[in-house]
Amino acid sequence: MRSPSRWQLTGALVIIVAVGAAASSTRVAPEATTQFITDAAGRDLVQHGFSTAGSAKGSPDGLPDFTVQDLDREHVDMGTNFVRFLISWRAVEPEKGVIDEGYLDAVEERVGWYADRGYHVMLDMHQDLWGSAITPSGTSGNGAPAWATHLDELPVEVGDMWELVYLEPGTIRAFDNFWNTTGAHPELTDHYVSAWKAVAEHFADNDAVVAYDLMNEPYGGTLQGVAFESGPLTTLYQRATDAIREVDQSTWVCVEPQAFGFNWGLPSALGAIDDARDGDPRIAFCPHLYPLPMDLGEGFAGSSKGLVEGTVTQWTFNVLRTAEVLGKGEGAVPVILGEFGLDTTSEGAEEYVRLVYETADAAGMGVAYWSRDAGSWGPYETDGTARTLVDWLVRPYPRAVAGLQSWESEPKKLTFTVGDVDAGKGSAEVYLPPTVFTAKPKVDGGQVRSWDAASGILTLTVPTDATVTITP
Ligand SMILES: CN(C)c1ccc(C(=O)NC[C@H]2N[C@H](CO)[C@@H](O)[C@@H]2O)cc1
Repeated sequence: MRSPSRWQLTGALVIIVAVGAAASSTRVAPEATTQFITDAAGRDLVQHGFSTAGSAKGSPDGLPDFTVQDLDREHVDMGTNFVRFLISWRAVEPEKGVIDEGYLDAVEERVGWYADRGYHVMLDMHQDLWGSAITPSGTSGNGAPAWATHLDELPVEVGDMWELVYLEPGTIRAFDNFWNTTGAHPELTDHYVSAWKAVAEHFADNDAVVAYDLMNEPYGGTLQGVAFESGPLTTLYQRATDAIREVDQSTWVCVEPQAFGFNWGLPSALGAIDDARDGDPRIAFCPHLYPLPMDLGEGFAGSSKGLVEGTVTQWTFNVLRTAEVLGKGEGAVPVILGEFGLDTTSEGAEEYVRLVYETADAAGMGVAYWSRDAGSWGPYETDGTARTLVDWLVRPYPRAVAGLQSWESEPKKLTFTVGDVDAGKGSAEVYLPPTVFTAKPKVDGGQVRSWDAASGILTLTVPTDATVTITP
């Protein structure tokens, strides 16, 4: 299949952005969400962390190439508090109907590393291009097990753009069989739902695991857009949520839109998910952001910069609109930007990273950067040398705050507002970069409880309906 030229795809983007701008001119979405995933103490969480890690996609044991020493380094260098931890269906259920509890134990060991350091974890059932069995070499897809892979003898050609393998006949058929668009494999989604129930049963009582990301970048095969998202995708999310709630009443269920289009700024047709738990629903939204010009190798500069900025604006509108749909009239649900990232050597990379974090802050979103892997996208070189991204990600942020409403982060100032703080007993925890906050910070609007100069973590008590301002 001949690859569309960069300019054909970028031209498509111009149309997308123009249409989107027209559509978003009649704003029917909030400027931000004020709903958050909470910790065991009832505090509102703002996630700053990484997807960890892409290396899990191909590893024989399904675990990332990541050590507790790597985590200590990340914690000291960047003050992160969250991880989108990659797990896979092929590791959870390596044989049809057989759950590998040993794998889940190994995941639990790593979750313990994060828990011991005050982190919270979202388990990401990760797929890209279905699964490794779409080609004989096993080097293209990841996520789905071989026993669930049915290409029906259709071909899969792998070219120089990995994304285009999604358009191969065999790949499309694998997805069509999973979603049972073919009518030939109704059992596959049954197994996927049961796999999630097994994961939830394993982690139901683990306070460090705050969310389940039900499927990474879902793809509908021959079903795209409204037909896919409002149909089989919403149905699968509902079935998985119902199964999870049979064994786990507290962990949030985080859902993603289809990647194709939404990542670039197009709207989603995802339907609302009912949550049978006793108490307020715990459904969250975890979209990804990858503007098309940057996917095509353009930097955040020149003619590409304006297109990317327009994409980010439109994407934010669509995120909050979908979060409101998921909120079913009770306001936008909690939002985590589950993935964004780029080649940090590209032109304008630092400015783009800053734009994304400022956009997420203003919209009330947590952020997981893609990804924790070493290399030109990541925070460290393969030899462990810190890359410029480490400095770009270090910024003041509210980690866990009772009654959080909004916040604004500047290099030498953190401001946040709170409403009713009772649910979190007035407790707040923030991160202040130790290289900037070299002495006990100045706090207006709250009372300091503790300050750890080494980690940059400040805890304080905040009153109801307060604005808190923190400076060096
Ligand atoms: C055609 N389709 C369905 C498609 C195209 C492109 C992406 C993508 O770039 N995704 C962005 C990043 N996310 C994954 C991990 O979740 C990374 O491998 C991608 O760079 C996804 C789907």
